[in-house]
Amino acid sequence: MELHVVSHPLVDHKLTVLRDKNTPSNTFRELVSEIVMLEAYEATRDLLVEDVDIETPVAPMTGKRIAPPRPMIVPVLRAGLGMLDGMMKLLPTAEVGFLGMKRDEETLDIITYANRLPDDLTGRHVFLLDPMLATGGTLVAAIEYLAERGAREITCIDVLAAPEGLKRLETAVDPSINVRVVVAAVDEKLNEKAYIVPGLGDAGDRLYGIVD
Ligand SMILES: O=P(O)(O)OC[C@H]1O[C@H](OP(=O)(O)OP(=O)(O)O)[C@H](O)[C@@H]1O
Ligand SMILES: O=c1cc[nH]c(=O)[nH]1
Ligand SMILES: [Mg+2]
Repeated sequence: MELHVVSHPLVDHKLTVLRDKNTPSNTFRELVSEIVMLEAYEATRDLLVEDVDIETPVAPMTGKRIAPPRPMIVPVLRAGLGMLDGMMKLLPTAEVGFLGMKRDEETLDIITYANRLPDDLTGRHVFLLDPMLATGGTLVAAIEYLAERGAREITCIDVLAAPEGLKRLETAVDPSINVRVVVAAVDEKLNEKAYIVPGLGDAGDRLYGIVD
């Protein structure tokens, strides 16, 4: 597993406002979208390109374009949905699949309640979106789900990660799967309720309100 922590003054500034408990939901949503765009610049660095012949108004030339097959963006509902708009702005030709997963806050078991993905992901570069990598349970389950469908190139874009979750990812994921993790920051630890410290609280609740 390859870890990339995006270190940039814009990301650091936006992240501080995002973490602040007094930041309202509308600002929180905008910041998540802006942060994912900055992260996406790094996260898409390995995308394969191919040559394409075009003509500018001045002369013919050979340019580059993203090579087929189309990349796949997969937000993990709910909180990952907050990252979808920003990611699609940078990768407008990608396809989008959905995975609904929820962490049982008592047992920390992962409940998969929805999926809308192609059966065959062979050869596709998948960008998995979820702002929080806490214990890593959700991300490991999501990666296994994608790998069962043939995905071998998986880039996870998270806003925050805990060291415990990164360690779990490192040991739990099949090494034949090429997993990259791009985060805006790695925080200190998890608390007794498996929340990231200092973190930003429950990302889904801050984006969309408290449902349960
Ligand atoms: O690394 P883990 O310990 O598995 O925790 C991280 C997961 O928890 C949050 O989702 P949550 O279960 O709260 O669902 P939600 O997005 O619907 O709020 C978050 O968006 C991750 O998916
Ligand atoms: O800190 C955390 C941990 C899991 N899920 C969240 O939304 N926040
Ligand atoms: Mg939540």
